[in-house]
Amino acid sequence: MTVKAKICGLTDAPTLDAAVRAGAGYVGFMFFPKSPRAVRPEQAAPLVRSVPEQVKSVGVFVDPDDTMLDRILAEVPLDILQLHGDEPVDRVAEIKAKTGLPVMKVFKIAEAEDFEPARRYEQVVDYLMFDAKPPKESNRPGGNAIAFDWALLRGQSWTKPWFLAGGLTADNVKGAIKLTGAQLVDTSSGVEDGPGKKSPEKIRRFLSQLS
Ligand SMILES: O=C(O)c1ccccc1N[C@@H]1O[C@H](COP(=O)(O)O)[C@@H](O)[C@H]1O
Repeated sequence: MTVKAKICGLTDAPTLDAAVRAGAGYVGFMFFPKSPRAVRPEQAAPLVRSVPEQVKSVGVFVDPDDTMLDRILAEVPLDILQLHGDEPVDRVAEIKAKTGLPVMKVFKIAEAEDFEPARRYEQVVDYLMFDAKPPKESNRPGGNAIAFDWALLRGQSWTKPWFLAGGLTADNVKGAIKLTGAQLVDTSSGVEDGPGKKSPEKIRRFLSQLS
């Protein structure tokens, strides 16, 4: 199976186009206001509407309440919801039932025991994502360009498709795939020239490493 990538934190048509044309399987839009990659619903809506059917549009949320989900989903036709906060398993199930959309729950990893909570969510979610634990001083739970010790994933098996995330770049993604066996990878900071400034060239380079 070919490894598929999600290019996350897209904010404009040229970089979305670069990701789609270079073969991204998933594109991500950030609905966390403190993120340098945050998009407003009216900004995201035309971008998501332009995405071809075979590419899935993922909305990234951090502990969203129902009002926020209702407001954004009324405007933006997302395919998948990525939950990157501290959402308990029953809230994840509630969001999935309420929206009717596939959900991806993110687990922040620094040591082996950080995988344990994922076992409680496996039956509820459609996708898992493993990202690095954010540094204490960060004001966001993801998008920190930090990788965790990928060797921690060795020997683990999961009943749902899972993404490897955190600090992936064109220079390290091949090694990360080889070490972990990931079939799905995700990047945001690694294809930027600065926080929130996606680079079409870096997106193309990243995706070229997967074929
Ligand atoms: O990018 C952000 O600002 C962000 C904010 C809040 C939650 C998640 C966020 N980013 C996601 O984190 C992973 C890994 O990012 P990176 O490649 O290490 O920059 C990815 O899914 C980002 O979209």
